[in-house]
Amino acid sequence: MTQPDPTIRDEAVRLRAELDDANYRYYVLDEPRLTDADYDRKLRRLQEIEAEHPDLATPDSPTQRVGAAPAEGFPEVRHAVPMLSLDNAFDEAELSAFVKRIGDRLELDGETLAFCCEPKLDGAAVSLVYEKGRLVSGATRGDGRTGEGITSNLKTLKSIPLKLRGKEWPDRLEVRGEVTMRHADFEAMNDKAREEGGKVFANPRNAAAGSLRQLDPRITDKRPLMFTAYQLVQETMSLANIDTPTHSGQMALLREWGFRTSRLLEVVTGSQGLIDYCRRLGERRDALGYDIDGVVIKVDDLRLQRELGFVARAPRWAIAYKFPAQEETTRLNDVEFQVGRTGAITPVARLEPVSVAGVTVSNATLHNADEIARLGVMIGDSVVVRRAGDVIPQVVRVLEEYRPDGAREIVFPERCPVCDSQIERLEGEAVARCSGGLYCPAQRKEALKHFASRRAMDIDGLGEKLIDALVERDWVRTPADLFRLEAERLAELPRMAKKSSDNLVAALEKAKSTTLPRFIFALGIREVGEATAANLARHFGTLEALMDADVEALEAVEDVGPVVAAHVHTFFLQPHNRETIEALRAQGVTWEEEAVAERPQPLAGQTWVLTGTLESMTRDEGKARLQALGAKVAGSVSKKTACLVAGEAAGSKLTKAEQLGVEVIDEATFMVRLAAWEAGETVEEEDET
Ligand SMILES: NC(=O)c1ccc[n+]([C@@H]2O[C@H](COP(=O)([O-])OP(=O)(O)OC[C@H]3O[C@@H](n4cnc5c(N)ncnc54)[C@H](O)[C@@H]3O)[C@@H](O)[C@H]2O)c1
Ligand SMILES: [Zn+2]
Repeated sequence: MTQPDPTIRDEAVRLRAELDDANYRYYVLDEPRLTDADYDRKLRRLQEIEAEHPDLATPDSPTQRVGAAPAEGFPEVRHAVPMLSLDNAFDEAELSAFVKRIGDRLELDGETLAFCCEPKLDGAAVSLVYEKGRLVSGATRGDGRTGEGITSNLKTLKSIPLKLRGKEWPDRLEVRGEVTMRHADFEAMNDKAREEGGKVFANPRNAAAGSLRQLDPRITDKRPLMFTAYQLVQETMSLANIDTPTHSGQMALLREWGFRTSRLLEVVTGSQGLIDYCRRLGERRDALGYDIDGVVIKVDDLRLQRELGFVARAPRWAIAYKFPAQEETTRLNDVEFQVGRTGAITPVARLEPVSVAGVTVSNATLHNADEIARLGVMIGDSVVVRRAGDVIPQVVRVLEEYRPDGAREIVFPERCPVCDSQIERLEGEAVARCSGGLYCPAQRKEALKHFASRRAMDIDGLGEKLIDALVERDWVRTPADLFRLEAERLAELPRMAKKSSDNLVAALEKAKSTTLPRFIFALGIREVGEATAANLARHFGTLEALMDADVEALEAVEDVGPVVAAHVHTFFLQPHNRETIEALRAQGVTWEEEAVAERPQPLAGQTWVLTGTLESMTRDEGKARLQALGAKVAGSVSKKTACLVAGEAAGSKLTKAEQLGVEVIDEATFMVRLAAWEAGETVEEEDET
């Protein structure tokens, strides 16, 4: 033992203060500032110092304690058997050392011992107490001796049995396990919170711990939490009932009693068995769909576990093999703006490359402008990056205390970085979008797929794969290019025989004669669906009139509100969109102008309702065609309803119409009448008698 010099003493004091603060933020606030990797490094360093200078160790050092004291607002629950932490192994050599240590202590060959291996789920530890098969109490780990009573919250988890299955359970038993959140559920919950301005969590662990410690169980109930059991606490039960002398045997019992346990649990032998398991699980880590931060290894024989016992904060019979951390700190060098296939603009963080969970990360998503504001991030900042599973790496928080002098604000562009079209961001929407639609190379494939689709230009035989191939070869950039394709050239494409090329050219020729509603719909203007396109066509009569309409004129159209009006207006303001339309006309695309005034409106003054599923058209299309005939189309049946069109599986609207004596027609009748009206014929309505 060496005499500690003052700088070491200072370091120990500083580390203790930092770790205490980190524990409070992590366990009480569920809002850590340090990354786990930084925390683990600091704790290791403190352990080293205390091992080398035992006189520097204090009984209240973070190396001696578990978690943090329970927070106020919850009843305190004393654990009959303390809930401990686990010692860590950071590499394979430390695993072998663990096996040797255990063997030495038990005076046997560690390499012959059976170990139970299971994923170390990264969530929040809880304890559940059952009496006579019923859940009576649930608590957090707290500081290991006393936890927070959160029984009502835990009762909202579907994976926690309120009543045990089977019969062979003892009168009183305690089950411990981890509450976690799957990546997909976590992302969905955060996306929703971002949209609604709610609380966004940095990672699933914080989300799980934070959700469990809500004062209102109704909030917990809305959170997608999952409980996985990992321990049956022996000391609290009448052992006479249970004859399973291994940990793995107890896990099988827990499954029978209705608990979820890890399907990846395995019993292996000796250090090579452990190392192989850890390697295999490490390879599967990214594909699991939930966070694990390592492997928990336990001596399987419970008698040997008892013989080994505990040290201050952890059992001797178990160890946690740690995987590389999923969050690391690095520098934000710049932000670039990417355009998605539907025009959404995503700010992408360019990072100082950093290894996160075993992969080098140099880009991460910043989602949108709101997220940048929420994070308060600037270029030059130190940021925490998280990479978990196959979710795109994300910037989860900023270490503001390290902000350099030259830090720059992130400026959202006004024009698309790919095509220079105006970027639109509507009030109340988080996402900004390029308005370049048909013109923007980033959106080309999607725009062409929409253009060619059945309800738009209806180009037979021009499927998604073919469009991908045409764009990738750069044969087609704009919709007008489609009409320049030649059969000979098309036949060069893989899986395109001469016959299908000829057919496609014929289909393109046929598609050139279209209708104004279809053409407007095909342009892919944001939020302009079939019905809106039909309304616009009917209202303005010609494309020119529509293109020249201002926002006010657009808002006068049936079913067009300020949002759609703004989208339409911005679309036609873009010179390249006008050029695209010109080019299509030059290729011979034509339609009949909608005769605005002259067209007969036999249904003027009538209100119609559509219900159930229609076979021959979408409900939107039915609505648009009725509106074109002058009808108003309503969402519910009333005495004023002139006629109800009842498709397949019509429900309450049909009943209501029958009660009110409203005329009801089926799809076949509807089709016949539509065709007649559209042809300008009069329709004989059924006699009321
Ligand atoms: N970022 C921070 O500021 C900060 C602060 C404190 C702690 N931490 C993190 O927490 C870790 C320490 O946490 P800890 O004291 O909970 O110990 P631990 O994470 O090292 O291990 C004990 C815990 O493992 C969990 N566990 C998961 N699967 C298990 C299984 N199959 N069997 C048994 N236990 C299982 C249990 O919840 C148990 O309480 C640190 O290594 C650090 O990564 C981070
Ligand atoms: Zn663009």
